[in-house]
Amino acid sequence: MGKTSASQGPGARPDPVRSFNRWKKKHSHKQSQKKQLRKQLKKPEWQVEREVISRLMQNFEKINVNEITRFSDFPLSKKTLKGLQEAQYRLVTEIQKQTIGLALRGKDVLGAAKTGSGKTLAFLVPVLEGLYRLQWTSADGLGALIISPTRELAYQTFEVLRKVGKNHDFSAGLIIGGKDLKHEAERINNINILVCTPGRLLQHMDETICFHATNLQMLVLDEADRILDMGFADTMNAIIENLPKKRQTLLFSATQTKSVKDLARLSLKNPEYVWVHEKAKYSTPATLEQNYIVCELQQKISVLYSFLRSHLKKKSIVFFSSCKEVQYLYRVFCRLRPGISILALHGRQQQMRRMEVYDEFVGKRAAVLFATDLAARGLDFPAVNWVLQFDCPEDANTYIHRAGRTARYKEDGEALLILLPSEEKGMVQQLLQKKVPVKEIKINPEKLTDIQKKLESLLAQDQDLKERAQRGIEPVSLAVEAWSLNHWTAREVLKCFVSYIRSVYLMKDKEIFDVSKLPIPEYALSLGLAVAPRVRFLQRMQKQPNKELVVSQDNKVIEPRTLSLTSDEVEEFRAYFNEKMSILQKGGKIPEGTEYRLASGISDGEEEEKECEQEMEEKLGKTKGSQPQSVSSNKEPQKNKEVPVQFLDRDDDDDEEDDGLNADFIKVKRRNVFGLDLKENKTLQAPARRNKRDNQGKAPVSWGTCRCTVNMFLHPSLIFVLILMSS
Ligand SMILES: Nc1ncnc2c1ncn2[C@@H]1O[C@H](COP(=O)(O)OP(=O)(O)OP(=O)(O)O)[C@@H](O)[C@H]1O
Repeated sequence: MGKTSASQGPGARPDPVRSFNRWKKKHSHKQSQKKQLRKQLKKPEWQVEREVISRLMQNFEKINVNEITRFSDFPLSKKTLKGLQEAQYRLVTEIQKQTIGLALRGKDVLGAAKTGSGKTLAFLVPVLEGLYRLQWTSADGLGALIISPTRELAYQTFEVLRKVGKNHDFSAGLIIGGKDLKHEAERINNINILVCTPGRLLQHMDETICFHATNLQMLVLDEADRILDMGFADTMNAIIENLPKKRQTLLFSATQTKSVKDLARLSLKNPEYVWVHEKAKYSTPATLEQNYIVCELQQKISVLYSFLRSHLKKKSIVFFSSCKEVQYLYRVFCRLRPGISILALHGRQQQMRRMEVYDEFVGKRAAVLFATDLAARGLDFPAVNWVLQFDCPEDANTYIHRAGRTARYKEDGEALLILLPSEEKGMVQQLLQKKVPVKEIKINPEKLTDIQKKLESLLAQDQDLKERAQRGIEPVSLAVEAWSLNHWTAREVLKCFVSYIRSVYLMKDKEIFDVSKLPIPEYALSLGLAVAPRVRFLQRMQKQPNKELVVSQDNKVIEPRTLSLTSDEVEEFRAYFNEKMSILQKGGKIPEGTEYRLASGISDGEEEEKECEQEMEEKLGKTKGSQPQSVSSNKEPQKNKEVPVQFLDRDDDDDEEDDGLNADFIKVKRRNVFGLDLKENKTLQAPARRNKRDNQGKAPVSWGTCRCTVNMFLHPSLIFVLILMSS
């Protein structure tokens, strides 16, 4: 029978015929593999890639969300997977798991998830894959547009894109304002993925002739609620109108507000709604411990000082309601030396300074960042232990965003909210309604250091230094410093004082924020002022209690224009200061007893009030963003620039504002793409922007039709070019 010797026993010899057949089969398989490989190698790169892409695309429909735990479970390109792995991203978060698959299939997506849950990658991965799938090249122009509300957030998104997309051949750019427009305009045309803020983007759409978005494939609106909150509804209308209708849109937000729903309804087509934490018990991360304390306004600075003293090894962010508070308290705390590095981030800094501060804070192990709400949304500062809300946020959503700067991506974090007795009931109620679990804790009086005396003595030291200089005990250079310092202190403390009161006054929710309940004289003393300055707008308000506040399109309170302010005292002080400065600079002596009495002479300066007004509009954002022409008219000439401050870093005094405010250039089209209520801007209609360039006689180049040709000639050396427009 045909039994081989091999099957007959262990010692039997193998059947040579069978072995040969097996070898032959293996050999021919190898040969065919080699042949296929040789064939593959002969194919141009783009064709091989196209085959890979079509294999990946076949798997899109098979994506089963329940089986996804890692990025590699998605049918993603090797380039993206490599980028993710190199950046240490392996496991997916819930929002990534639920949205990436939908976005890969080309759906419009509205994604909402808690802060710190990884929304950035949830849109960056589909953006990279979307363009990869189309074999996009630099010659194809702008393929994806990512719009962020603030420069900081755009910068951060750009950095993540750089990391994750570094193996792709696309060019990416960051356009965020605060930079030379011409410099950006020269490069903008070569960008495939553009990360930008709305104001600057619209400016380029208006002014940069070679810039067009006719070939755009994907639009991403990150922090959509914030974009609208900042008054960019008009700007967004104009931008969207200039984008092709046939595109994929992804919209992400940490909070679900009515305006986000409006935006989604009108800018997305048959979107898939992904709200991963909709059914969650709490709307903040489970790893976030949240408490609040109630204390009097005049105690707050001491509470802050004591907090910092007891968290010297931690990384904390302290949120204030205005730039002026940040500026003054930052400088004061630097001089108080609590024993930890202090940094300040606010909208009045120059853009480069803001980026430096951001990088510096990211790089520090222990530090405290004094910030306005500029830093509240979307910014990802790694390893922040504490978020302290020094001033009550305007609403629960702002609270959630601020607190969300800690406890990010599975890390622990703590949030502490300081409330005034008058704010407690309303705010706590709002937070609980929004499913934010806050508990009250009490201040340990033994651990509370009263800083008021220290603050007073600090200011008195300045006064002393000034007087010594006047008597000629100190050299003139020191005298100049003393005058500068004294002048600075006078101005800054006043601005801080007025701007805080104004911030409370402008808050929409009058059940929480009642300016008439503020202990104003005590607050003034706590800031180091000897007496409380008069606050004229309050006095006027008291005289006209029934005067109605104007409510903007987004239901925010705007102070009526009639409340413009004057101050003889500030003018008097300025004249006095300038006169003394010129005497000192000429080497002369100042007669004794002529010094300006800071505390007694100060009132609510017009200049300070106007600057504060400007600042508050930054906070309200929308008034400026949506009323571009009023921005330029509101801008006060910076009188303080005349003051020869010699040793203070004037960087922080720059009136550089956030993109949302720097909007005097914005020319807005009226068509209301989002259908949002824009009634109040009717008078501000700008001449219609040129529509899609071709109306201007400049024919848009349609790369779409010649993509194949482009790919045919695509040389491998045409590799990844990243243009950091800001550097
Ligand atoms: N899959 C992942 N694996 C590891 N870390 C991740 C992953 N996804 C995101 N992260 C990290 O989690 C942090 C938060 O991510 P991201 O900034 O995208 O959150 P977010 O949801 O946009 O937050 P916010 O609403 O506050 O803007 C970042 O530090 C990011 O690097």
